[in-house]
Amino acid sequence: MSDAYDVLVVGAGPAGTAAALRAADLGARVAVVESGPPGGTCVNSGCVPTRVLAKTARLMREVRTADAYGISVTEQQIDWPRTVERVRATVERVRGSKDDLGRFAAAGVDVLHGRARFVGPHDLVVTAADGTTSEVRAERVVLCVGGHSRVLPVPGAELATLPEHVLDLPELPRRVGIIGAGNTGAQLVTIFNAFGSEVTLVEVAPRILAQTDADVSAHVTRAFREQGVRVEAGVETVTALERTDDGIRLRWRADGRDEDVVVDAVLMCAGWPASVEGLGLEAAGIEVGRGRIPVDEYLATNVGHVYVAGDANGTAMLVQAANAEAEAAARNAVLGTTVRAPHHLLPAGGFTDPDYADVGLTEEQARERDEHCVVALVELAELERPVIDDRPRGFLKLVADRRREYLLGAHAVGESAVEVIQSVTTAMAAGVDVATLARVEFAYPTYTAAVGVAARRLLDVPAVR
Ligand SMILES: Cc1cc2nc3c(=O)[nH]c(=O)nc-3n(C[C@H](O)[C@H](O)[C@H](O)COP(=O)(O)OP(=O)(O)OC[C@H]3O[C@@H](n4cnc5c(N)ncnc54)[C@H](O)[C@@H]3O)c2cc1C
Ligand SMILES: NC(=O)c1ccc[n+]([C@@H]2O[C@H](COP(=O)([O-])OP(=O)(O)OC[C@H]3O[C@@H](n4cnc5c(N)ncnc54)[C@H](O)[C@@H]3O)[C@@H](O)[C@H]2O)c1
Repeated sequence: MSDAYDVLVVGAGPAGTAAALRAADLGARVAVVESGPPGGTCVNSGCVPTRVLAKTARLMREVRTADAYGISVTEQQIDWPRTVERVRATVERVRGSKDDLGRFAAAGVDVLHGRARFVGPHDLVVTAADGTTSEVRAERVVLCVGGHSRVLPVPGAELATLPEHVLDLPELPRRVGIIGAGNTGAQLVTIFNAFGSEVTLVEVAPRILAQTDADVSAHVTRAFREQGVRVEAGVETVTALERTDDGIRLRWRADGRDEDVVVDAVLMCAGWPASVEGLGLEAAGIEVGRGRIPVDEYLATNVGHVYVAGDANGTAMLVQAANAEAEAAARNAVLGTTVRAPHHLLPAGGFTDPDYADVGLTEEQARERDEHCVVALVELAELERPVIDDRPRGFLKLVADRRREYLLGAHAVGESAVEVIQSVTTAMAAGVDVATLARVEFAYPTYTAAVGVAARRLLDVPAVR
C-alpha cells in the first residue's frame, strides 16, 4: 500500500523547498523527497561554501594591503584545515537558521528521506540510505532535482576535483588548473589566487564569463592576468589529465598546438547537467534533453502532471530563478496549469576579484534588437568612494532604449558590483524611467551613486560633483 499525495516534490534545495511550502500553503497534501541534507547544492556545496571561501579570499587580500593603512600583519598564510572547518561550520549555521525541516513540519509537509525513482507516471519508489524502500503515489510531481558538475569525457578525468568536492582537498594546492570559466570556475580562480596558489584557467569559449557583457568579461580577464593568473580562453579542447611524479599534467589543444601545465589539483568546472540518473524518467514517459529536463512555458514536461523547477530544467541556474520557478510550478501543480515561468528580471553576479554582476540585456543583445539603443558607462574612478577605498577600477554600464526612456540592462564590474546591480534591478522592476532615476539622490559616498551618474549620462545631463 503506497502513501498518496496531491503533490510530490523531489529534491529539497531552493526550488524544492519553495515548491513544497507553496503547494502546502495552497492547501495540497504534500511530501518532499530528499536524498541528502536539506538546502541542496546552494547551502551544502554551492553558494554558501563558495561565499565563505570568497570572504576568506577577501580577507587575505585586505590583510596584504593592511600595511598601507599602518596596520602591521606579520604572517599571511592560509591554514587550509581551519579554513575548511570554518566553511563547514558556516554551512551548519545557515542550515540551522533556515530550518527547512522545521518549516516543512509547521506547514504539514511530509519529508521522505531517500532517493526517488519513477516506476510509473504517478508512482515513485523512495530508497532510503539503509536500502529500505517505500512506495509513493502522487497526482502531480514537481521535480526539483538540481544538477551536478559535468565530468568531461577525457582520459584521466577521474584525477580532477569537482567544485562540490573542493573542501575535500587534503591540503591547499600550490598549483591549480581550472577547467571552465563560467561563474563557478571564475570564483574558484579568485579564491585560489588569493590563497597564494598559481592558477591556470582553461576555457573553450572565446572569452571567460561568456554569458556576461563583453566589456565585463574583458575587464575580469585583464584583472586576472594582472594578478598572475594564466588565462587560456578559446582553446579547442582539454585532451587529457595525467598523473606525473609531482602532480597532475593538464593537457589541452589550442591553435593546433598541444599545451600543458603541471598542477597539484585540477578543478573541473565545465558545466552543470541535471541530476536525472536513476530517476526513472523513462518509466513515466518523461523526455530528457541534453543535460536538462525540457519544460514548456508553464514549467510542465511532456507529461502534463510533472513539472520541473530550478536548475534541472536548464533555463536559469540561480537561486533567485529556482525560487520564482518553484512558486509558479507549485501554483500550476495545485491550481491547474495557468502560470508562466517568470524569467523577466534576474540579477546575478560573481564574487571574484573584481566582482561582476548584471541584469537584463547585454549591450550586444540590446544592439541586436535595436542598433540605436543608448549606452552610458561610468568608471568607478569618477566617484569618490571607490577612490577613498582604493577600489577605483571597474565600471557601471546602463543600456536604455533609443528614446532613453527605460533601462534594458545593467552591467557592473568592481567593488560592490552585485549590490549596485541589485539597486538597478529594483528600479527596473518598479518600471522607473531613466529621467526619474536621474533625479534620485544617492547617499554620499557610495558605489551605488554610479547609478545616478549613469542615468544622467544616458540623458546627456552633466553630473554635478
Ligand atoms: C559552486 C557554486 C556556487 C554557486 N553560487 C551561487 C550564487 O552565489 N548565487 C546563486 O544564485 N546561485 C549560485 N549557484 C547556483 C545554485 O546553487 C543553484 O542554482 C541552486 O542550488 C538550484 O536549486 P535547485 O533546488 O534547483 O537544485 P539543488 O540546490 O541542486 O537541489 C537539488 C536537490 O535535489 C536532491 N535530489 C536530486 N535527485 C534526487 C532524487 N532522485 N531523489 C531525492 N532527492 C534528489 C539533491 O540531493 C539536492 O538536495 C552556485 C552553484 C555552484 C555549483
Ligand atoms: N555566483 C553565482 O551566481 C553562481 C556561481 C556558480 C555557479 N552558478 C550557476 O551554476 C551553474 C553552473 O555554473 P558552472 O560555472 O559550473 O557551469 P557553466 O556551464 O556556467 O560554465 C561552464 C564553463 O565551462 C566551459 N567548458 C565546457 N567544456 C569545456 C572544456 N572541454 N574545456 C574547457 N572549458 C570548457 C564552458 O564554455 C563554460 O564557460 C550556472 O548556471 C551558474 O550560473 C552561479
